[in-house]
Amino acid sequence: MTTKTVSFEDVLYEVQSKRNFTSNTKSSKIQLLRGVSGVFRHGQLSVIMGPSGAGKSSLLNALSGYRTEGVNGTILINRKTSCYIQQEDHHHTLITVYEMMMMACRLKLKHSSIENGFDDYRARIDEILAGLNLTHRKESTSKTLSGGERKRLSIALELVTNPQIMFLDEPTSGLDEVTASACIRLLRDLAHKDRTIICTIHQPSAAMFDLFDNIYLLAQGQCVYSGSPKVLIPFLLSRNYTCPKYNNPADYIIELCDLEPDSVIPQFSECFSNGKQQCLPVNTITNDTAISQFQMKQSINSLQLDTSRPKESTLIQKMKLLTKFFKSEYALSSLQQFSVLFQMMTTKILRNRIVLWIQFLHHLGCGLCIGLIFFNVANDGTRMFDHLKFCMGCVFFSVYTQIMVPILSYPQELRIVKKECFNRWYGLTPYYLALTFSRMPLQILFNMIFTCCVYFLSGLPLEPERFLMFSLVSVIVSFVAEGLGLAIGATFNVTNGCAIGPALMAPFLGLAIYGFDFAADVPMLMYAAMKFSFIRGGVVSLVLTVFGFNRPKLDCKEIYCHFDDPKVLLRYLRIENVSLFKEVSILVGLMFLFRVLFYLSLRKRFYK
Ligand SMILES: Nc1ncnc2c1ncn2[C@@H]1O[C@H](COP(=O)(O)OP(=O)(O)OP(=O)(O)O)[C@@H](O)[C@H]1O
Repeated sequence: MTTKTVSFEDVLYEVQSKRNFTSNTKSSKIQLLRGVSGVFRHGQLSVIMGPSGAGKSSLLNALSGYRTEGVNGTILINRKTSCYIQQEDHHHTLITVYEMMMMACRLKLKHSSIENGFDDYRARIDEILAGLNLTHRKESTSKTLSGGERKRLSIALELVTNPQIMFLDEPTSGLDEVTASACIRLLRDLAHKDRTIICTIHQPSAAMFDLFDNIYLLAQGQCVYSGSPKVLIPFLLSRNYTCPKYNNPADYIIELCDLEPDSVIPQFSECFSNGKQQCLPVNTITNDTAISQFQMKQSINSLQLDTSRPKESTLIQKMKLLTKFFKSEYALSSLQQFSVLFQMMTTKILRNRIVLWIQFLHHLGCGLCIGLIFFNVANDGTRMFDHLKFCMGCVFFSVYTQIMVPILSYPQELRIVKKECFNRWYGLTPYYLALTFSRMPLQILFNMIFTCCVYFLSGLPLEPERFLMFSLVSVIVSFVAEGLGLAIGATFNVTNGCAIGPALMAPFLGLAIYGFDFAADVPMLMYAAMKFSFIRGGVVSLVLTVFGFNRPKLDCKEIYCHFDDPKVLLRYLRIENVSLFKEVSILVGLMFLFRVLFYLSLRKRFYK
C-alpha cells in the first residue's frame, strides 16, 4: 500500500452526549461511526456521501486527524503530506489573493529550496492561480470573491506545497449546479495528477455522480456502499432494488436508506463487511458506461494493515517520539514563522484604516473629555474626591476600551488560525508571539495620546518621572485588560463572550472601589480578592503616582484644606504604606497570567 493511499479498519468514533439538566437525562456515549473500514486510493477522487447526520464529516474528521478524541481503530495515512479544507472558507479579509498566496509560500516552503527568493514563489503562485482560473482575481481581497472563487482560493492555498492527500468537507455547499460541477471536475483533474482526494457531499447531482472514481456511502455511521459509481445500479439490482430509469442513483440509494433503514442498512452494511469489501466493475479498464457486471473485492484485510505496520520495540517507539519532539513538522524555524506572521499581522493592522481612525478618535475624544471634566483640578486641595474619580475614570477607560474588542473580533480570527495551524502553516507559539507583539506599538501609541490629553489638561505637575509612571500604569492596565479579553475571545464564541466579559468585569469593578477608607480592617479573603482586581490595582497605582514621588502640597483657596497635603489623602485612603512597585508588579503578574490563560485556551482548542 503506497503512502498516498488512505486506509482504515474498524474505525469507531464515539462522543459523550451532554447531560440535559432540564429533562434530567444522564450523559451517554453516542456512536457516530460504527466500526467502518475502507480504502481511498491515490489517483482517484473519492466521495463520502450519505443522508444528513450519516457521519460523513465525522469520518472525514477522523481520517484527517482533525478530531482524535473518541476515535478508535486503525487509520493508515501519511498526515505530513495531507491537508484539510473545511466547509466554510475562512480567509484573511484585508490582504489580497496574491498576498495570501505569497504568505502561504513563505510559511510553507523551505527557504533553502527556493534559490531565487520571491521570484520562484511568484512563478509557482502564477501557475497555481492560472490552473484554478483565479489569475484575474489575484489583486482582489477575499471579501469580494464569489463562493466558488473562495473555494478555489482555499484549494490554491493548500496546493502551494503540492499535498498528496486532500480532504475537503462539502466543497460544493452553497454553490450553484454549474459551479459545483466545475469544482468537482477540478478536484478530479487534481486527483488524476497522482493525488488522493477525499471529499464529503451530502447528495451529489446526477451530473456530478459520474465524475467520481469511488464512492463511499454512509448511513447511521455504517458503510452501505463502497466502490465504483458505475456499478451502483447493478449492485442494487442484485439486491432486488430497481433504480427508476431517470432517477439519480445517489438519490435512490439515499432514499432507500431513509425509507427502509431497518432492513436496508444492516443488509447492505453486511454485504460490504462495513467497508472491507468493495464493489468494482468486472473489467476495470472499460470505458463503457453501461456496465452490468460487478465483483465484490476485498478492499482491506487485517493482514494488509498489520504488515504495513512493522512491529517495533518499545525502545524504538520511545526514541521515535523523542526525535519527533525535536524535529519540527514545519517548513520554517519558529523565528522565521514569527517574522512572516508579524509582517502579515502588521500589514493587516495598518490596512484596517476605519478601525485605526475609530481608535484614534476614541482615544483622543475620551482623553479630551476626561481632561476637560477634570480641567486644572489636579492642584486643587479642596477637591479630594475629584482626584480619586479622575484616577478611576482613566483606569475604567483603558479597561473597557481593551477588553471588548478582542471578545468581539477574536472568535472570527480563530477560525482562520485553526485552519492554518492544522494544515501545518505555522506553530501556535510563533503565532501567539506575533499576535502579542504586533498589537503592542499601536496600543502604546493610542494610550499615549489619551494619557497626554488627561495628564496635561488636568494640570498634573510637569515632571517627566511622574508622567512616565502615569503612562506606564495606563499601558500596563490596558495590556492586562486586552489579555483578559483575548482569553475570553479564545474560549467562548461572540454571544457567550459578550455575556461573560461584562459579567466578569462587574466583581473587578466592585472591588476597585471597595474599602478605600477602611482598607486596614478588610478581612484576609477579601483582601486577596481585591489584589486580584486589576482595576483596583490600576486605580491604586495611579493614585500613588499622582500623589507619591514627594508631591508638594496642593493649592488651598480656602482657610483650611484638610487634603492639601498628599500624604493626608493617601493616609485617608489607607494606602500610604502601599508600595507602588509592588502594585505594578502585581499588575504585571496578572498581565502574564491572563496571557498564559489565553495561550492555554488556544492550545486546548487546537489540539483537542
Ligand atoms: N459532538 C457531538 N455530540 C453529539 N452528537 C454529535 C456530535 N458531532 C456530531 N454529532 C451527531 O452525529 C451525527 C453525524 O454527524 P456528522 O456531522 O458526521 O454528519 P454528516 O453526515 O456530516 O451530516 P450533514 O450532511 O448534515 O453535515 C449527527 O447526527 C450529529 O448530530
